[in-house]
Amino acid sequence: MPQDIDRFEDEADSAVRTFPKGTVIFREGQASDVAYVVKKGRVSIYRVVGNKRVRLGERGPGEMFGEMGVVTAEPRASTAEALEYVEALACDKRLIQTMLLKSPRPVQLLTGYLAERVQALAAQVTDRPSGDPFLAVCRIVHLAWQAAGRGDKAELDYAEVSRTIKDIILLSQIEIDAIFERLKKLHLVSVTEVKGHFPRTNLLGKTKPGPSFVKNRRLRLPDPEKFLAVAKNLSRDAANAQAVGVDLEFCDLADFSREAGGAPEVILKKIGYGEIPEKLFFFHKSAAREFIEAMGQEYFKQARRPRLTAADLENVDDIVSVDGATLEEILSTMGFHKVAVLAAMAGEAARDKIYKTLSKKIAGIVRDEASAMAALDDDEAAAVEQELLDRIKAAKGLAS
Ligand SMILES: Nc1ncnc2c1ncn2[C@@H]1O[C@@H]2COP(=O)(O)O[C@H]2[C@H]1O
Repeated sequence: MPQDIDRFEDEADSAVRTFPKGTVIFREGQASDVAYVVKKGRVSIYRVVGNKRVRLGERGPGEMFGEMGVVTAEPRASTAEALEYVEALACDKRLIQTMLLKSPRPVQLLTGYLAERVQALAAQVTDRPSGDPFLAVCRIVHLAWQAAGRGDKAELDYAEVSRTIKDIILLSQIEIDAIFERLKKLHLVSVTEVKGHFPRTNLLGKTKPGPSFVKNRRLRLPDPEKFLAVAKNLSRDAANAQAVGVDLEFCDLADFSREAGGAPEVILKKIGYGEIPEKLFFFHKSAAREFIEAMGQEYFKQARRPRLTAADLENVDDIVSVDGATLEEILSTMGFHKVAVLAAMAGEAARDKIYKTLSKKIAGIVRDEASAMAALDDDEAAAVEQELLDRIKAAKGLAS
């Protein structure tokens, strides 16, 4: 409908705005002062619910978005993001209202009615029954406190309460931490840190306690009788609702693994192997600084590969962690061809280890055979790799 754009463009208060790909044009909850007509590119309309993006729709050339907030004077019901480079005409609230006022009264009524209906529908896209994560967290903490007993020594385990909260209302650890931080500042909860120490090995091989880190936290409710009443008052306060709002689009390792359906250890390995793009991961800045300071920069210069257990062996590349004697014993009984297949499929470090484990002469034969292989037969390679792993697992010399 390009002629519709022209009509808006003719009006004095509309102006072309450009948004690079990925720009959030406006966020849910923000004040609505302009509507946009897309000239170029596509815009995604979505809500963030329980750390997931729920797509409501897309807008392309000739289509309008952000009109509902302008018509109903309510805050933005959803977020708009440029899916590609976008050029859009920003139409001032007054312009839309003037145009509406020029239209017949039934059309005005119908427009307002339809906008309210769509807003109400968008609001139903939620998995947070209370719509107020702050109060929901307080309710769970209060229940957990009551279940823990009322004695002077009653305490809650921070990690355990966080897990319970996440099971019930699908918040991320970052959001839960932000809520507890706020409760702490208001003296509604007290948090004590349980410290642990990283082991540090000196030049003589002796292990001593190294820098400390926070192993766990314990929670207490100083005034359990008043806790919920105060929390309810706070959540009623609109300013507080702003203050407890945190960016829902971040998730921690536990959330990521839950969403992806893989155990956190596997996700960590995949990050280590570069199988998950590193740009997906963020550090909490002040916590990261604290950790770096505690450990000292030397700690980060080298990664100590933990000794693998049998269960950790996944592919031929893991043989870099297998002791030389075990590997030598196994390779010597597998035959040149199979060892050549392993060398051909292995990464550089594992291939070097194979050649170093063999005698010079045999390494030469295997190397020739491996480089003569035009293409690896996938089935054969998988079978040989499995045989190697099974043999290593069965052999002694590997922690289990
Ligand atoms: N279900 C939907 N499909 C497409 N667009 C929508 C949908 N719900 C809301 N929008 C648009 O997204 C905008 C969000 O800000 P507004 O509420 O001002 O106006 C809204 C509409 O323009």
